[in-house]
Amino acid sequence: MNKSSKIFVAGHRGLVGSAIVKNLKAKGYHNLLLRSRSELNLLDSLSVSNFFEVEKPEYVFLAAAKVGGIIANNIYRADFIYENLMIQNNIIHQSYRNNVKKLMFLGSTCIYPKECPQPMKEEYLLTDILEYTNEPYAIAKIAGIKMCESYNLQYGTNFISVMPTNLYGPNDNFDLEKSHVLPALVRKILLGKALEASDWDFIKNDLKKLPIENENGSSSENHILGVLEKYGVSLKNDEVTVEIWGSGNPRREFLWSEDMADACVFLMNKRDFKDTYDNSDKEVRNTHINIGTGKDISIKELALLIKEHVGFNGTFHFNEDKPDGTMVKLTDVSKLNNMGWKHSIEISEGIKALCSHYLETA
Ligand SMILES: NC(=O)C1=CN([C@@H]2O[C@H](COP(=O)(O)OP(=O)(O)OC[C@H]3O[C@@H](n4cnc5c(N)ncnc54)[C@H](OP(=O)(O)O)[C@@H]3O)[C@@H](O)[C@H]2O)C=CC1
Ligand SMILES: C[C@H]1O[C@H](OP(=O)(O)OP(=O)(O)OC[C@H]2O[C@@H](n3cnc4c(=O)[nH]c(N)nc43)[C@H](O)[C@@H]2O)[C@@H](O)[C@@H](O)C1=O
Repeated sequence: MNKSSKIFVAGHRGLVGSAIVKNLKAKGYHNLLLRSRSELNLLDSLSVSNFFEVEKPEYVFLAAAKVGGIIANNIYRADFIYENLMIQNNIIHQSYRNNVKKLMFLGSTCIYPKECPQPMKEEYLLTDILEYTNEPYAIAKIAGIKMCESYNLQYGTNFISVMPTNLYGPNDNFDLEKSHVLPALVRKILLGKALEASDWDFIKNDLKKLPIENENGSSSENHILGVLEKYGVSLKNDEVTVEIWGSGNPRREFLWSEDMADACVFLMNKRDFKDTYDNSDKEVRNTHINIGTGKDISIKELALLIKEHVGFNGTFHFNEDKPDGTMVKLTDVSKLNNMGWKHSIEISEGIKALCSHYLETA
């Protein structure tokens, strides 16, 4: 990319898209093409086709997707497979038709088998069955990788795929039912701390963002306690308890979204499809690359780190009626590290930054 290249960032208001825009602008890329969902619905093939024909982007970051945590993936299974396939099919196909110079497709490490050898290398793709809770989403992401590979092989395009680990950062989704674990735990533990301190102003302000069933318009403390309990923050015998889904034993690897964006821009400039396989390969597979830190932590350890940072004194209830999902998914990031990129924000620093971000934007 050069500084005046026309770059389409699809999903620019999201966690990763907004970080990619920030990274590109900071590096002097000034010809960015951005469209909100109301301006361009990426599910609508005709609108996407018209957009590409008129705008002719040169580079595309495909960071738009239907995204959510373990329960959202498990419940809205049809939406996750349909919307992700549609968005990526529309953008990848139009990028081919309109001679986009390079496209980056963002997948996810949930493409790897449920019981994958650890750490997960790129070549472990499609070697065993997937985790059930996010199988429809993972299948869409695998289709995205294969679509990029297939267009490259048949039509000579230059579409690359990156597989990020679990991400978090500014513009994260803090919805307590649909979000990923890190923003959910930050919010629940901050609410738990506020409840300990009887900080009703903080709690009432925070709850304005929840879809509360408030039939009688009541804002009494009892009503609020009922709402908090529904979302996993409860007060009993003067002790506050925060609910953690599952056993607390699953391990996850977390990457700060601005590091993720930096890796994307780095790879967009450094990696072409032709670099991803050997010319002697009869079968071209596993051309994607992992993005992560190569370090993981259990959900229980994560909750304890947040608890310590926030100064919450209550207890955790591990609700094993909620799914654990994959028990361990640590990425092998040696390919990326060997290319010269490494993450900069460790989890303890990232937790502090995410808490500050939440409090500033709450
Ligand atoms: N968050 C994570 O932990 C991980 C994310 N990823 C992948 O990274 C990518 C970015 O995810 P993330 O930033 O977290 O997701 P977000 O949900 O934060 O952002 C997704 C963006 O896509 C947009 N979008 C979704 N559907 C449409 C549509 N029909 N038309 C137009 N825009 C649409 C959203 O618009 P709007 O703002 O209007 O909703 C939003 O801006 C995705 O491919 C995701 O699968 C991979 C691994 C982990
Ligand atoms: C990025 C990745 O994200 C999803 O997979 P996931 O890693 O399982 O997602 P998660 O962040 O929601 O959960 C991680 C772990 O944490 C536990 N957990 C505890 N307490 C809360 C909690 O309060 N909320 C959530 N969401 N999880 C909780 C939860 O039970 C699980 O054991 C994919 O569907 C797919 O979208 C994908 O690719």
